[in-house]
Amino acid sequence: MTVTVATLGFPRIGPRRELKFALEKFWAGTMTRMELEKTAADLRRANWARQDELGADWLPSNDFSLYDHVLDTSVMLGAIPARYGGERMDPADLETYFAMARGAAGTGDCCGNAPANVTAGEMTKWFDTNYHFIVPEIESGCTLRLGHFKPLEEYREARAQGFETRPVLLGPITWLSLAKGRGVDPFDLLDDVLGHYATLLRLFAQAGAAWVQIDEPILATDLSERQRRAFTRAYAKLAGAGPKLMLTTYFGGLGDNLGLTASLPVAGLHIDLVRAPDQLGAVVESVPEDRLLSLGVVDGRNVWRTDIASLIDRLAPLAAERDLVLAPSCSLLHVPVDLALETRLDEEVRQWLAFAVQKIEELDLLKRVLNHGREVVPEELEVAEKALASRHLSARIHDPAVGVRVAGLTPAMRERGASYVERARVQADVLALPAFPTTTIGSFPQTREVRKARAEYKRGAMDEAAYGAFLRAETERAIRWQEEVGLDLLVHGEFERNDMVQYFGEKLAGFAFTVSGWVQSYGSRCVRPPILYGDVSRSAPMTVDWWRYAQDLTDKPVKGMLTGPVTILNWSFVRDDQPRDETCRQIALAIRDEVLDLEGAGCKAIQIDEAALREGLPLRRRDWQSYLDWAVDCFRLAAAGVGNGTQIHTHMCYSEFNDILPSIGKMDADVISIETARSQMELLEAFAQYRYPGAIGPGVYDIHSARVPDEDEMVALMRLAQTHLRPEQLWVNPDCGLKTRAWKEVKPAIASMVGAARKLRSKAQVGA
Ligand SMILES: CN1c2c(nc(N)[nH]c2=O)NC[C@@H]1CNc1ccc(C(=O)N[C@@H](CCC(=O)N[C@@H](CCC(=O)N[C@@H](CCC(=O)O)C(=O)O)C(=O)O)C(=O)O)cc1
Ligand SMILES: N[C@@H](CCS)C(=O)O
Ligand SMILES: [Zn+2]
Repeated sequence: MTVTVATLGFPRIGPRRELKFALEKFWAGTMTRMELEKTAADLRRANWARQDELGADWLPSNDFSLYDHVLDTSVMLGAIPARYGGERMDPADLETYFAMARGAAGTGDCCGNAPANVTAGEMTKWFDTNYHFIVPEIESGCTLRLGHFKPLEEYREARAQGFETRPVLLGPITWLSLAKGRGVDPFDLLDDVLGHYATLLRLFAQAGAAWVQIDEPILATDLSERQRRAFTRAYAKLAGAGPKLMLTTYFGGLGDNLGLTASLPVAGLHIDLVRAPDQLGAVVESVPEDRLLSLGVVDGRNVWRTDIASLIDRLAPLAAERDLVLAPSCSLLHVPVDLALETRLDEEVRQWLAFAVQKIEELDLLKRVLNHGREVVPEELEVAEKALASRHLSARIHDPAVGVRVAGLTPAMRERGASYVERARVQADVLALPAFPTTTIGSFPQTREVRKARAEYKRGAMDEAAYGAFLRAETERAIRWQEEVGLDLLVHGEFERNDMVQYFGEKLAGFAFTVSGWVQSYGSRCVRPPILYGDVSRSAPMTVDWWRYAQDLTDKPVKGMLTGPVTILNWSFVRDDQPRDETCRQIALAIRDEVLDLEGAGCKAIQIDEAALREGLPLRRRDWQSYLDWAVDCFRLAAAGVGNGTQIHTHMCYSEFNDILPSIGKMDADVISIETARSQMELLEAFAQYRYPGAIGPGVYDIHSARVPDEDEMVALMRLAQTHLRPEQLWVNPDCGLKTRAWKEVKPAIASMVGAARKLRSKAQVGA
């Protein structure tokens, strides 16, 4: 029996974010399409070579994407909405592709070379990760066609370089499940979609591919009867169409979908044994013996070293009986590329970690032991075991004071002093804001100058005094401009922050941070999640000085700006040696201290961003409530210490939370700002139905697009909002922070937004 190693996908941004820089140059017009494609091809070549060298036997192709693999699939199938030119468009056209991803501010009509002035496709979270995909849009009457053969091209490209790969396709049922139908149920197009997949698979067989990896992570979620029937129909059709299929599931166990999955006539099945270690026995029993099993035993979602010794004990009996493929639990897209690039990591913490490259090394080690016995790699095994033991025994992960504080928590600490209605009355007097108050979500453009100054400061080329003076000047400029443009509740601009989570991670005890640990968030945007390895505490105020500095510059109120405990947890690589809720309570206490210090300094409105609360929702509904209960409790613990006159704001971006509104209500925030611009205020209907009591700022400006919306567009969106909510509930704001935008976009957009609010106010008065 033989054990082999597969990777299901490798980070596509490159070890030094080469793709990010190339894309941004291309968009800025300083790089040609050929140069961009060369960078992309170089990255693919390097990734194949690297994985091959590291010992992977099954290399993926088509795991690369210029922006997003879900968008690639939509374009491949010709699901191009009419606003980008629809069926008239060539799916291989890069202008159209990027217009769908980012919107376009062009003047063309989409049929010529210049793109039209169009909004981007809706963007949302990929399952429970911090990766965002472009939601497939299927319009009524649209005819799908196989128009772009990128998967085939990349397979051939690898082959020409001597790499035999297993191409990766996003499975048809997951694609359809993630799609939004406009006047049509996406599943009505099932047979068309299957026809195109079958054609593609035949082409793969002709090109020489023996296997195709077909990703169906939707199998780790609750499925409707329609989805289940679609699976049966789909794989009956696709299994015989060409190459063998490795049906790949991840982000959780198969649970009640196991019977269905086992019945599908595919040649191989990949399962996630990190999120669902206990499913192995049931899978082995249910799945026919001739099926090749691929076991996701190394965590593709976290950065800790694998417990190799336990895995050997667990897998050896099975490996003696049947061929096995060992793999990361999911694509390595969600972890940084290479630990070797970390020049500043503390040595003790470093030995506890494995990034994408090291994870393939771990798999290779496991493979060698299972194929040839422990004797062939004794030193490597000893190093792995020592490193693991060092983490478990380290004094650095425990802080008794934190344990005492968490043990002393009381329910009263999670309660505000009065109901929302009473608080709103007091806050109206304290803040004295107009109707339809305007504000922004916190960050202003992180311009090249801001990033450059920080990079120089970090390198030691700028001293602390000069860097501080630079940041103060930026902040002052932002305050002056906000006064001029007429915003009501101001922000300091977050210029001092590299990232809203990383910034706090760097200030709190219990976190380590990387220099090159980038992970793609969307398109060219990356994040460097902090590594939460030990008990969390705050030793000194983290944001008060910046707030005070900004507030001293103006008579208008300035919001205090914090990242909430659940978001810090969900956007960090979190320790796996204690339950997440326990870790979250530690963070909540640290944020609570900060909230109280801000209030003590005189801050009247404090925003605690919980942008990631929704994405942390377990994929299975039966697990939701317990997550929501502790997540909401942690938010309340962070927020509820303040007096009734202090207005607590929260913000959530890219959230689909119709189905969790009772929990959003229980957070008991005074004001919540949410994404809605790309989805035409769809979400507000649910808020209205639920009779959400508090104030809401539905985003009227899609900040992820370079396109500048005009005043009338924003007035129209707010009018839509008013069909769902009472005017006194409504705030006017963008749908997220403005850090990714340029001032030349922000200034006119916010001026229009303030103009829109004024129009609404005057109309409201006329109406009265
Ligand atoms: C709100 N969002 C966030 C998510 N997750 C987070 N952890 N943070 C978020 O804000 N998830 C959901 C959304 C996703 N949205 C975004 C939006 C924007 C970005 C983004 O802009 N990322 C930046 C990197 C940010 C950062 O950490 N910057 C550092 C380092 C800057 C840098 O690259 N420096 C260069 C030198 C620069 C120079 O000399 O000019 C270097 O080090 O080489 C900083 O500012 O200090 C990005 O560039 O992608 C991400 C998610
Ligand atoms: N305050 C943050 C929230 C982003 S989700 C910002 O404005 O960037
Ligand atoms: Zn946001």
